[in-house]
Amino acid sequence: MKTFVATGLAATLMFSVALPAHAEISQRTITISNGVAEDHPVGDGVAAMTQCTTERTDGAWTLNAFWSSALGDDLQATQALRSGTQEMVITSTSPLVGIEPALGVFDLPFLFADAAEADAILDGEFGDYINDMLPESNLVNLAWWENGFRNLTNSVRPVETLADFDGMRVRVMQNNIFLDTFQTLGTNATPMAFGEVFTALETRAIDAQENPFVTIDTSQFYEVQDYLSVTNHAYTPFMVLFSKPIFDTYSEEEQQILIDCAIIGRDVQRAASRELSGQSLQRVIDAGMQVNEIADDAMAEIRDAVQGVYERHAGEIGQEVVDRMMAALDEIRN
Ligand SMILES: O=C(O)[C@H](O)[C@@H](O)[C@H](O)CO
Repeated sequence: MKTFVATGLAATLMFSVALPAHAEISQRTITISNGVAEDHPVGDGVAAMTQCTTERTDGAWTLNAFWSSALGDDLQATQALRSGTQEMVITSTSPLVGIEPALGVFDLPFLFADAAEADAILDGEFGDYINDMLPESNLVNLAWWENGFRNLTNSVRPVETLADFDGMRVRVMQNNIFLDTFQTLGTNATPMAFGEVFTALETRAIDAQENPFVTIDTSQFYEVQDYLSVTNHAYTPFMVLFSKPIFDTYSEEEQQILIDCAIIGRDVQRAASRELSGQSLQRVIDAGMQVNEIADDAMAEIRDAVQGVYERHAGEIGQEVVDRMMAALDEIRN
């Protein structure tokens, strides 16, 4: 896939300039499923990808995006891709560990120090290493987009110390590493699909959830949550997944357009995510949420408390996967 990308890009540039295009481009309608709302930065990415595919195919392709889990949650949509009944989904990695356990490496708490590390890992050899595992599950990852650093919101109390997590009923993604992390922090953690979170918070079936600022804002969680504690406890990537059974029916030129345009969408989406993040934090404060940072010593205690999660889950993720991630991070940090 990587070699294909490099040579393809050069070919594409030459191609679009020199040769009569589109001998191998068919009229197509591509359905894209999203769990987040359209005004999430994923919306900017999809708009950029749509513009790119329209240009590269002279309007032969239509991208139909659905938002707020209208076509089912991340896992349901991904299963539809695997069976070849839907083209695309932009999904978190976490709910898909049942399909590819190696994806669990991204759920390890406090793994990335900042967005630059995440980009370097995802757009580098490690990102390709994971991408190369997915065709076996009938999936193709076109590019890595950003969900982001996750923070806890709740309707009980500000979380300033490890003890403040105690007994809180927290929703986590359908993922046993997140479940373990939040149980280890002393909460009563419940796995739940994203589309059910707002109502569960509103009806007080749960007290808390955790997501990046832009999602807390664009999913209006500030309407049903009082406190936001800046934990930055994990970074979740989004994958731009395409159905392999459908991908394999596309011409090489069409496959290249999908990848090129997903990468163009990636850069727009990440930039929008980082720009909106600060604005979203201010917006939820203006909407009445009480935001607290956590002091360094208290944060050190929280980090120490969940270190055991690495050891407990290395086996199911794959020891080699964890070792390669740590080696790649070492390389970046030294
Ligand atoms: O909390 C979650 O479930 C994720 O962070 C969401 O972004 C989800 O993928 C949206 O489909």
